[in-house]
Order: sequence, then structure tokens, then C-alpha cells
Amino acid sequence: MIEVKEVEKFFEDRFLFRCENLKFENKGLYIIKGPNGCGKTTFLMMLFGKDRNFNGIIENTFYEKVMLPQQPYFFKGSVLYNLSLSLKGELLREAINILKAFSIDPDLNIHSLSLGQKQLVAFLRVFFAKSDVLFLDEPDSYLGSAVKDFIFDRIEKDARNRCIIVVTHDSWETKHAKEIYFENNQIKEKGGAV
Ligand SMILES: Nc1ncnc2c1ncn2[C@@H]1O[C@H](COP(=O)(O)OP(=O)(O)OP(=O)(O)O)[C@@H](O)[C@H]1O
Repeated sequence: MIEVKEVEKFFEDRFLFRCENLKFENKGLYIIKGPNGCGKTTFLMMLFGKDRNFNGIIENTFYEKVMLPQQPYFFKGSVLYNLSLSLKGELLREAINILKAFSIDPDLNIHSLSLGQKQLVAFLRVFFAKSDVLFLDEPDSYLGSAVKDFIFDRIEKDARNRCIIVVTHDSWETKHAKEIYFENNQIKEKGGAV
């Protein structure tokens, strides 16, 4: 569980946002939305525990945390090599089968793929890694609609068993998620009294 209590974020003298009160339960899907530059990535880093420079309290009781950053890092080598550094056995096989279903050859050099193809590889690498909470920073920005529908569906189903927090620009409407949004430098939960 993550609990945010009376948090304020500044960059030096510049006030970025405030979040009065917000709770991320052990299971469930949370979608963070807001205009460019409002602070979505910064907030995600704070929830993850990478950015600790803020006023207020963020309590994070999750044990295993995994993050997909906006610009994932790949090692020189094939798609398969990059996946096999994180995934083994059945999970690796499942990831490979998904790539093949979207016509991506796992033996190709990772850097020969398009941005969208790389984004799918990066998503699968973190999605199948073991975690109690998964942070996804714009996992869909370069994806075509078929792949996007596929990963959104997998995320929705998987969030029944763990906490998944997603930053997205996409108008992803789902009744299975709690929506968190930025308004006038305040972070609020849709339908919630934040
Ligand atoms: N280390 C930093 N020092 C100063 N300002 C920063 C720093 N990191 C981010 N910012 C500023 O804080 C604001 C919020 O950035 P952030 O990347 O969190 O926004 P975002 O909502 O994720 O944006 P986008 O939708 O474009 O990805 C931006 O104006 C950015 O320039």
C-alpha cells in the first residue's frame, strides 16, 4: 500500500503540485492523467521512492517495486538477450510468444526495432517481472492501436492481483481503474474527496 499525506513538491522556488491525501491499495489499477509538464513523472518517481525531495509523507509498504521509465534502457544485443536478462522459463516463453504474435522476431537486434516495437519489449520485460507494485510511465506513447488494446487489457486483468500505477496521455476509459488527475496544481482522485 502507498499512502500520500499532505505532500507538496517544489523545484527550488517553483511550486509544482500538492496532494492532500491519496491511497494506493495492494491490488488495483490507478491511472494518472494530466497535461504536459504538470508533474506526472515527478509524482510517479516520488511514489516509487526515487524522488524523496518533497514536503509531507509518502508511506510505501510494497516490498517488490518495478518501474517502466519513459525511456527504457536496452543492452546491445538481440531482443531475446534483453528479455532473458529479466525473465526466465515460462514467463520468457510467454513474452516471446506475444512478440511473435505481433510479428517481432526475438532474434533481431534490439536497436533495429521501431520505437513502438521497442516499447512493447520494454513493457513485457517489466510486466512479467515479479513485483507487488508496477509503475508504468507512458507505456503506450508509441504503440499502434492493436498493441495498445492488448497491453491495456493485460494491465486491467493483472491489476486484480497487484497494484499497477500508470501515467498516460491516452484517453483510456475503464471502469476497472481509479483515475488520478492534476487540476490547478492539485492532485485529485476522480470521485474521491481529496
Ligand atoms: N529535476 C528537475 N529540476 C527542475 N525542474 C524539473 C525537474 N524535473 C522536472 N522538472 C519540471 O517539472 C515539471 C514537471 O515535469 P514532469 O516530467 O514530472 O511532468 P509530466 O507531467 O510527466 O510531463 P509530460 O506529460 O510531458 O511527460 C516540468 O515543467 C519539468 O520541466
